[in-house]
Amino acid sequence: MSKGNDPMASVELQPAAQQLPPSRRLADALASVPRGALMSSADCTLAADEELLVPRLVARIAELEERLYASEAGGASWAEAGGLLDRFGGLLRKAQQGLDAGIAYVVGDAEVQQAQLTAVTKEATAKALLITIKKLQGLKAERGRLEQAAQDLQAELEAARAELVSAQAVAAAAAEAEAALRAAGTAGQASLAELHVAAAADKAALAAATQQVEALRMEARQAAAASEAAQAAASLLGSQVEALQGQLAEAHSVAAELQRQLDSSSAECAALQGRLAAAAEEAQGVAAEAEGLRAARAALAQELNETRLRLERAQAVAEDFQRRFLQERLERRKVHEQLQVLRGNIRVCCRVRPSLSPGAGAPKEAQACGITYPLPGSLCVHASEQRQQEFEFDSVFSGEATQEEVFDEVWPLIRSCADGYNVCLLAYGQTGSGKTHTMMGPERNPGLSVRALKALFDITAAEAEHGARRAISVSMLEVYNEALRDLLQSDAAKPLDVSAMGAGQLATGQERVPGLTWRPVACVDDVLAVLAEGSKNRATAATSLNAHSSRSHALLSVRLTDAAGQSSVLHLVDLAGSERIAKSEVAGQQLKEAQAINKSLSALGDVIAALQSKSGHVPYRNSKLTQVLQDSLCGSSKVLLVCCVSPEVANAQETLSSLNFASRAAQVELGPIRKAAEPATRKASAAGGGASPSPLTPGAAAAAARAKAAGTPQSGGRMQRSTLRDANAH
Ligand SMILES: Nc1ncnc2c1ncn2[C@@H]1O[C@H](COP(=O)(O)OP(=O)(O)OP(=O)(O)O)[C@@H](O)[C@H]1O
Repeated sequence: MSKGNDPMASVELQPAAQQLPPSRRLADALASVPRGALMSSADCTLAADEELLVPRLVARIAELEERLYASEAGGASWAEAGGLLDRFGGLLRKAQQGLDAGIAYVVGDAEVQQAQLTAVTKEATAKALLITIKKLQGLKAERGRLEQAAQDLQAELEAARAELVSAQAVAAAAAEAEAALRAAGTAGQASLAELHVAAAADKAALAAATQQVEALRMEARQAAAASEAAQAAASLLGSQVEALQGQLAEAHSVAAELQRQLDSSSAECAALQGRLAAAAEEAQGVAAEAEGLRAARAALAQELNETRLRLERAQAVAEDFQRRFLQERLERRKVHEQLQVLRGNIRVCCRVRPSLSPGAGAPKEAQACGITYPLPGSLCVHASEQRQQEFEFDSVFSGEATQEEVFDEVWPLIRSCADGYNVCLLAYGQTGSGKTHTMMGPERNPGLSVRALKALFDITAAEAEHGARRAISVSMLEVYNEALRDLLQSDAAKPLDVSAMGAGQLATGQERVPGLTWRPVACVDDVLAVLAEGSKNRATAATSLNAHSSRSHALLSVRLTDAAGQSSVLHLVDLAGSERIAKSEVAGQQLKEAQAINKSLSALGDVIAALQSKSGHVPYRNSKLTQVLQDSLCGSSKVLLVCCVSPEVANAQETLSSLNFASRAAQVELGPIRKAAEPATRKASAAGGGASPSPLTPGAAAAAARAKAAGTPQSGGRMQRSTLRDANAH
């Protein structure tokens, strides 16, 4: 340990103290050591140890001193004592060293404990601090409350003080008042006596005065009553005056208003007088003008009368021309029809479908193309402003024509079939032009097929009454992709063959289509059932082949067979849509269908062209359709082509194309028609020729049958027209 740090370094024996006993000297030396020197390097525990060690040393030294004194007492000298003291000094040094070591140990230990103590102290201090802070906060709050309470108390105090001051003021005032009262009381008592005396005098005067007052009161009451009466009269007068004043003011305002009106009327009157003068002038001018106009009107009326007369004459001439023209035309048509019959022309009629989308907002292309009907039996297609084409056919039906009207045109041919001729009705036209509607029609408004069969039943029923019995049977056939299918077979997909033999070359009983089902029918219901069966099989086959009805030709054939086995056939043919020939921009199945339709309709066109040019070879074999129909497309058959067209602008080209096809067909001469049972060499007679097996004439029989069927008298215009046509057809 260095001397500077050693607390015991200052413990040095002073020379003066050399005389004192060592224990005393040590005790003094220790006592001279400043207490902070020990405490600076040790805590209270160290001080306690130090205090234990030092007394032990002091006690040891005292023991040694006692032993020294004992040796002195034993005669030992101070020299020995010096020796002893030296030894004691040695011991003391040793003790000093031990003390140093002990102090060093204690100091080290004390430092450790000091550190622990410091940590504990810090923690305790922190805790104490927290507690103190909390307490402080509590105290602060408490102080706040106390301060508030003190303030409240102060305020109360102030209020109390103020009250006190005012109470004091009141008390002072009260005291003053009391004093004044007391003074007044004293003075009052004095004057009271005087007053008593005066009062007595006054009482007497009062009694006299009272009497006078009473008299005065009476007078006053009388005066008041008079005054009240005067006041009432005055107020009445006042109100009367006020009312009169009001009336006067009102009269003043009315007078002012009247004056104003008078002023404005005067101004108006002046203006009217001005206008009247101007109007009078104008009227004079107008009268002059009217005079001029009257004269002009008279001149015009005269001119008009003359013009009217000229017009009437012109109209009469025009009507005469028109009548003669129609007469000429009818004559021409009659001659034409007779010529057709003689030549055996294919008869052609045209039916225009009503516009299906005539809505005002519909695109221009979807609207009607403006087909007009210049004359009976003709139609003009206005394809564009520049392009118009007129066609003439045996008959033309507009979109408004009914199924019945169309059937009227066909009826003579049905009659002919009943009379033993083969008849073929062909519906031609683009898809959607109304072929199926015309041939089959909806159930509630049937087309030619059902009506034709009904008519045949009517005719045969009428004939049966005269003993001529005939059986009717029907077949249904479809030509799809150049294959024939029997639609009255449940296995409709199975193709049929068609005989390649020429017309009239088939042996008796030999069928054109071998194996084709002919279903006997006895009434209209049977027919409807057969048609339903055929349509169902057609739909089934179409579905299985992924085809659509408009992509195939449908043939409904009706055969009438008499008791002798002679038969005539009515073919009702709904051809596939003709526009597919041009619109063949398709692929796969649709291309195949288009090619098949193209082929069969081209073949039909070729057959018609060959017949028209009277070529030696008619190419029936080029398609199944023409092969099946070859017995009808020759001299032994009556053919009617119903050309169906659409009225929309978008279909104008197809419409023109169909009408051109129909025009070519109309020129075909099939040759003089003969009955189905007649040999080809036997020529039919001209119009009206050909013996009928019917006891009635054809026209009369038909008319009778139709009249019976319709339940109408036979004199209807339509009936007569049909009869006439029928007569012409023969
Ligand atoms: N005269 C008509 N009056 C009323 N509707 C008609 C008439 N003609 C045709 N239609 C209607 O026009 C549509 C097309 O007619 P339709 O099916 O008969 O044509 P289509 O020429 O037979 O066609 P596809 O070649 O596809 O068989 C149908 O909805 C039909 O009802």
